Amino acid sequence: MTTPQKDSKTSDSRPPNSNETKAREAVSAMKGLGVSLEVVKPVLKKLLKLYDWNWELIEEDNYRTLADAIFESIDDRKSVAEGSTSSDMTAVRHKKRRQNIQVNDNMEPIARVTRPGVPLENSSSLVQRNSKFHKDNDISRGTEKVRISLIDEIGLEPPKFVYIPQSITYQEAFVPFSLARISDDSCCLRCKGDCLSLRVPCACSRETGGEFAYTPKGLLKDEFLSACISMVLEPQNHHFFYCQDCPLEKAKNVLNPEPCKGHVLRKFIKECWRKCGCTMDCGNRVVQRGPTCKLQVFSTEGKGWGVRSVEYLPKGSFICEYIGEILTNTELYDRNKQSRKNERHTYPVYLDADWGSEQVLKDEEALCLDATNFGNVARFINHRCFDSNLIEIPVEIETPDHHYYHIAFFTKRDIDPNEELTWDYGIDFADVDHPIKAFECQCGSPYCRDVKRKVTAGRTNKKDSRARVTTSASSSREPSYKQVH
Ligand SMILES: C[S@@+](CC[C@H](N)C(=O)[O-])C[C@H]1O[C@@H](n2cnc3c(N)ncnc32)[C@H](O)[C@@H]1O
Repeated sequence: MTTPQKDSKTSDSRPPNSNETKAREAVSAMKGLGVSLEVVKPVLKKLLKLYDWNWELIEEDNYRTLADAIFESIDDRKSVAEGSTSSDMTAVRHKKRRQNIQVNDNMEPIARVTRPGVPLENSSSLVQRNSKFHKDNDISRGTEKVRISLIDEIGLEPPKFVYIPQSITYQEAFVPFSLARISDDSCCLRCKGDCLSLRVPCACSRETGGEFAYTPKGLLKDEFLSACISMVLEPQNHHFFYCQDCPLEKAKNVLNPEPCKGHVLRKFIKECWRKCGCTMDCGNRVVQRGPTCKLQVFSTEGKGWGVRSVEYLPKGSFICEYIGEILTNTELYDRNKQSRKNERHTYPVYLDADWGSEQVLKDEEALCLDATNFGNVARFINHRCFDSNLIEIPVEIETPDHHYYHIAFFTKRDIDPNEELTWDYGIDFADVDHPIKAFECQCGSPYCRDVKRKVTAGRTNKKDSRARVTTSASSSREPSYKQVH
């Protein structure tokens, strides 16, 4: 996101094409809200005139003023059609805002009324105008280091869940964290400061082949990221584990489970932790420090809530962890049995990266994360088949025992401001035996695997040839994590 200028200069003092760049950024931000260039252009022009080309006022709070004005202009057009004069009110509101701008001797604006970082409640807000639009300044209730806002532009039901920044066991899950489980030679007792600055990487890099997974800027190294992406996109080229008694198959059919379909052997990141001598600023502690980018939960068309980043994110950035209640598979199975049809647990993710390494897994060791009732921002990340912009990577932090581990989301490529963040849930849309029915996929990917939906859509649009692509993509994407839907 463009940083507001501190001295509120007018257009005259900007470099010649600065206005053009800013206008392009504004149009792109509005495009993210589904507003076309034709609609944005006249409103933006009017606002710039009204605010004496003070871009700060237009850009603040992620272009809220502009969004406000656009929706007001749409309302106005409706009102004119209905014979009322709400446009007068709109002009008064913007005039009032302008009157609050302090000006210098040349009548140039010198200070902004709303300071950067002002809480959303205090700023002009699209959602405040209409009580049916829900908004929240920070859904994490201060439990994260950064605020996670929520904005609704279509009148969605507010989400019902409790925000937790770290996963917590519900009851039966066996998740033992103890110093005794970490052997002295699998941590870095003697390190000091930042392990990434060592000439010879410490023991904590062993899991990632003797090199740390992160760069000094806190991004995932390209090579490591590419290897992880390949494991998800081309699992047939990687090693599979087969359980003798697969918890996933048991969840589908307890009495007569099918043989294990295999779980791909995933790459893990291992972060330094409590037994290590390095500091909390050590470059090998990224996921455990929690999200640092500006995330926003927003209303999507057809997929409920979704998540976007309001700022640009480079490839390999850590976004957030998938947080929820840690359940045993049996507990999840019981929950699903008890819930009524429309209250299904649609937010669990299996922690299956280690299931096949033991012949028979004890019930309390086959774990999953259920974010239905307790979770973090990740519970709002929607699915996209195949070409999602996020990847989920297992991370070992507190325990070398991979029955429990963290699932961390990283960007697969550079991300533009306001682009929706998505991950591939690994759903097999053709799996009719799945205990919970999959949703009708609206991901919009040319590689969408929801063949049935494509076939139905194809009946109304025979030119849609994507179903063919879908089939081939589907056969090469055997998920290692399965999200239950
Ligand atoms: C983990 S939640 C994601 C957040 C969810 N959209 C919400 O409003 O809370 C998963 C649910 O989101 C919806 N969803 C996610 N991705 C979707 C997609 N590509 N197409 C349609 N619905 C989707 C489905 O209802 C799914 O059961």
